[in-house]
Amino acid sequence: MTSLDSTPQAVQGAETGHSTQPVHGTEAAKQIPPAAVARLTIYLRALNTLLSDGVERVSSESLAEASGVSSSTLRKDLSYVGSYGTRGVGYEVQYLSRHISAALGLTHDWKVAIVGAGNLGKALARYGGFESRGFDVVAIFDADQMVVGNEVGWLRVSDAADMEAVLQRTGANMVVLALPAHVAQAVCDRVVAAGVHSILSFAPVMLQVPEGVNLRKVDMATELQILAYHAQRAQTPDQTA
Ligand SMILES: NC(=O)c1ccc[n+]([C@@H]2O[C@H](COP(=O)([O-])OP(=O)(O)OC[C@H]3O[C@@H](n4cnc5c(N)ncnc54)[C@H](O)[C@@H]3O)[C@@H](O)[C@H]2O)c1
Repeated sequence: MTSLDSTPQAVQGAETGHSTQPVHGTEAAKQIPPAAVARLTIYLRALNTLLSDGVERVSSESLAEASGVSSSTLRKDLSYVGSYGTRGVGYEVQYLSRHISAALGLTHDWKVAIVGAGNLGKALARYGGFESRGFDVVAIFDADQMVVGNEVGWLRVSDAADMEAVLQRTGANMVVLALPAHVAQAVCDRVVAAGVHSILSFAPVMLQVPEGVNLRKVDMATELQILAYHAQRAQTPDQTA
């Protein structure tokens, strides 16, 4: 239930609460503040880079610096997953990586289906970086019969009319909505009724989901507006000085 391709910008969005709808559901979501969840994904990425470089231990200062946060923020965030490290010794990289992955639910087998095979849906389906982070894109749907059957990456676009059957057959447990706003709620309802309770929506519309369904909304336009606001403030001389 978190933005998994978290950049420092995404973390700012999570902190300001502008880019997300409320998160319902999982234990982790109830216990760890959303901004901390977003930062945990950044620590995980930094830890995995250290792992691939063969680094076995890391100090909180080094991990904090690699993640772009203060040491105290890092320590507080890691306390949510119950991992404190050892004074003077630091954190064991592999252990901490596994621990954060488990807390974020990344040890599960996530199978992602994309609904909408337009510009965005196709770009997401072709992106090769999800699999290495534990997300297997297993299906892509569209309602346009001119698009159904087309190849996108190694997938073939399925007919949205068959969505329930294909979701079941592929075992998809996450759905990405890359659809026009006016159809998003109806499709979202079908996805929920089909038993998929983790949904990431790019559609520029507020969606309603029942309790127990995790819904995240990606809104790049809002993020750009926030950036514009900060850029403008940085250019405006401080009137109070
Ligand atoms: N949040 C963001 O940052 C962000 C960025 C880009 C686009 N978007 C939004 O993402 C959505 C997709 O954008 P796009 O550029 O790919 O649009 P697009 O028009 O290229 O693609 C939309 C696709 O959805 C399909 N579709 C329509 N109704 C459908 C249905 N009921 N079931 C299945 N498929 C259906 C269409 O046939 C089309 O192929 C839009 O709502 C857009 O506003 C959001």
